[in-house]
Amino acid sequence: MRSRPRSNRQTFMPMSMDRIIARSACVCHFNGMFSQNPDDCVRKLGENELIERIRAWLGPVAPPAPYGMGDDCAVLPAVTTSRQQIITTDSLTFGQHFDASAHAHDAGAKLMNRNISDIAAMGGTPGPALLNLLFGPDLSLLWLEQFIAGIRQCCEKFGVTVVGGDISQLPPGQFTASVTLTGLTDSPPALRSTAEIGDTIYVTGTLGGSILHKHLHFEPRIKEGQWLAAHEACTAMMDLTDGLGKDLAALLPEGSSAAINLQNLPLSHDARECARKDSHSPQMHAFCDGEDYELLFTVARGTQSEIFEKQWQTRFPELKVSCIGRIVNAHPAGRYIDIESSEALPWQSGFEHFKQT
Ligand SMILES: Nc1ncnc2c1ncn2[C@@H]1O[C@H](COP(=O)(O)OP(=O)(O)OP(=O)(O)O)[C@@H](O)[C@H]1O
Ligand SMILES: Cc1ncc(C[n+]2csc(CCOP(=O)(O)O)c2C)c(N)n1
Ligand SMILES: [Mg+2]
Repeated sequence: MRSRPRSNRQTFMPMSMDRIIARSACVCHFNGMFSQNPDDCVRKLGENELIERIRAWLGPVAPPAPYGMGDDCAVLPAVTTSRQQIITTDSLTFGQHFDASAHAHDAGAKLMNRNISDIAAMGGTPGPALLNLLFGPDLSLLWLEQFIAGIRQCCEKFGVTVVGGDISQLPPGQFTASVTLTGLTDSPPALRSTAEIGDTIYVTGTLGGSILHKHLHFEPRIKEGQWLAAHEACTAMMDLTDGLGKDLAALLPEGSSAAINLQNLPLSHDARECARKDSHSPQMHAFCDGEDYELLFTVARGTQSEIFEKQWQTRFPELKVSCIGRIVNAHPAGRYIDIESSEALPWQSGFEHFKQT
């Protein structure tokens, strides 16, 4: 039988990456991100030569000016059809989104995939992007080349072009990068604000334990997002970056709560693995860890769930979809309640920047 939530509620706060790094310092192998070797430091090259290197490493995904790198602005094609333009930005910081145990290629892929995942969440097709890089003079050139190779691979896979960006200097030992990614949608973009009371709540894939692997190796759900945005039953959508505990609140209309069916939470293998290592449950990891980069969406009240799920299975046989609950009238017990016991879930938040733990 399923264990009921503990009555002495505790708010789970995911670990910050610096605490994770501090804990795992002894197992992190230095991967040469910052270098003492003057021949392998970005300071060896001036800004212009560095930009030329980046352009060369990006290869075919970096078109020339005026439609790409090299002028004050990049020129974008005019949008003359009924398609809508969308635009997003997300960053990646050393010590916050990856640590010294990550391979440079994976870090570059993560930066691009985080942005592509946002385009997926609106049902869009990704297009031209801007890349901003800020790093210390001791950043290894070899590391940067591999980071850019990770970006290039994602761009090739999803049809993204890097049409410009910026480079700026930080103190030694620091690295942050951000991408601004544009996209186009064929159907009206799927929004966060359009769910209604009575809608059911779905999630793709499995959740939890991302820190073990998935935060560096996830698949943006582009095809799935496009299919859902075009599906008449899909009422709202977003991607899951900070965990259900934080992100689900963004889908809930005023005056509503989410009744969650804990038995249907799709637990990842790594959620179970994390639970084996600490005192928390796999459900807690699935609800609060974040960085799942799955789609969270709602389906209109009155939709026959068997028919919707069958359509999904036919279209996406390799990716599971799970109905994890329903939007209900605001419940006195809290925003997230257990659908069976009507008690508040013990976890009411996910990953939150700037909040002290
Ligand atoms: N500095 C900012 N200036 C303007 N708008 C911002 C800023 N930071 C966030 N926003 C906007 O606030 C909304 C929520 O941002 P948030 O970063 O939480 O979403 P997200 O990018 O989907 O999630 P995550 O960053 O966790 O992947 C978005 O519409 C975003 O554009
Ligand atoms: C157990 C556990 N603790 C921490 C993390 C890390 N993490 C989770 S959400 C997030 C923010 C993502 O986007 P943004 O910075 O854009 O809000 C980060 C860096 C994890 N994956 N697992
Ligand atoms: Mg963001």
